[in-house]
Amino acid sequence: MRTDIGNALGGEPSLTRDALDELDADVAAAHERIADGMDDDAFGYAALNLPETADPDAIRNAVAPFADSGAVLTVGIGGSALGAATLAKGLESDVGAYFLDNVDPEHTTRLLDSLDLSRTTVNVVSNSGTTAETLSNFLVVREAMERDGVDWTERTFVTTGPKGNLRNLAEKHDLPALDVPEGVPGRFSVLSTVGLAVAAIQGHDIEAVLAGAADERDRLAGSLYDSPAYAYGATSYALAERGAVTNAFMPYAESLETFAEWFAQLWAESLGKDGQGQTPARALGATDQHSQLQLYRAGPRDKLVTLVRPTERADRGIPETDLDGLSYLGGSSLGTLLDAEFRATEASLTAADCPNVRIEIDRVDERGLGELLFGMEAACVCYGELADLSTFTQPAVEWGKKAARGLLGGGEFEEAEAVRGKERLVVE
Ligand SMILES: O=P(O)(O)OC[C@H]1O[C@H](O)[C@H](O)[C@@H](O)[C@@H]1O
Repeated sequence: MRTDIGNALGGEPSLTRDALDELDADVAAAHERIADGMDDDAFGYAALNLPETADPDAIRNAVAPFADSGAVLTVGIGGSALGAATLAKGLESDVGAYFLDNVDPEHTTRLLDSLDLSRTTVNVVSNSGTTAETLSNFLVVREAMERDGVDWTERTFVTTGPKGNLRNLAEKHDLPALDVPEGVPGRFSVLSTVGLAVAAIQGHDIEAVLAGAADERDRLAGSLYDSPAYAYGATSYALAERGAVTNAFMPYAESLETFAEWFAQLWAESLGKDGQGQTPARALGATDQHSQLQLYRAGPRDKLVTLVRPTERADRGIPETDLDGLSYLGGSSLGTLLDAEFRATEASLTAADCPNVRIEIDRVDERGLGELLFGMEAACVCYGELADLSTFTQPAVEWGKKAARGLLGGGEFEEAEAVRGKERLVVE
């Protein structure tokens, strides 16, 4: 992964090279704390050790009984779905990957009706083993399999923590079970069993994902100028401190569209605390050049735009045409056009003094994704250290979970009372 922060300097909000140089001493201290956390396998920091501690053989063995799958359906939410979805969307496979990460009944019904459940492997993922959305969806999937005459115990495996309803279910029905590694929060779990099992079923080279991540880990260093991940984390932090409270994350590759969703969870849930944080906005180049770019260039000066691209991709030529005015396209290629769009957006933002960062990988393949996933995780942890945040917790999300459980009659929660007390001012 390469991070070019040149265009983040000198815009508005204003960040100078001198200010970054000054921040570098804090990056060195942050790196020391991160390295100590990794050495101790401390909660959260343990995720940065996954390039070594993940066991690809164990993952492959666990999913070996499902080698005949036509599709794999992951039932999970948040960090228990987005990592696997990012890899699935990023890489091509004949085995379709589907995700139930919402409890929208219409969507669930449509998806289940469209799948041949007799050839679908169900991957139920929940670290806590108690998440209402995931367990509800699983009960629905199980019923649909029974209805279609499929023995769900033959087609289901679970990925979960040591305790909880899901662990009990796996034991009761003797289902293959993978462990969520200790100390790894969901949004940092893509390089573990949580993210890699689906990739293994889809036939992807999960060792290469881990090797890419390990490369990025080896480049963590005591200066932001020596580490692409810290360069991004520190620059984002410094800009946020100066008013760039939005981070528009804009990959130029369809295959990275879900990556932007994964990034949004990572950035929002990790850094949105104590009145701090940077709101992630999801965009896709070149499509959103024709919509959101208007705001990014000409709207409030409160943004960093993160432009991401692979430098190599399979290309496709644009046929020659004798149509007047289009001859400049003929003989070119879609990839050349997309790269021109990328550079045009970068220039357009820079000309309007809008801070932007360029992040590149060689290709969207296993290795490239491993680099990018680890790089963004380390960037996020670095930002959290610089801002003195508790990066690995999510009390605001937990609040909402308790309120919902209380409303459903799942226990006494004071949060549910707050829901009942909602003020109304309805206009009809
Ligand atoms: O894996 P689970 O325990 O089911 O949790 C799924 C998700 O639940 C919560 O919303 C957490 O804030 C997320 O970080 C987590 O990924």
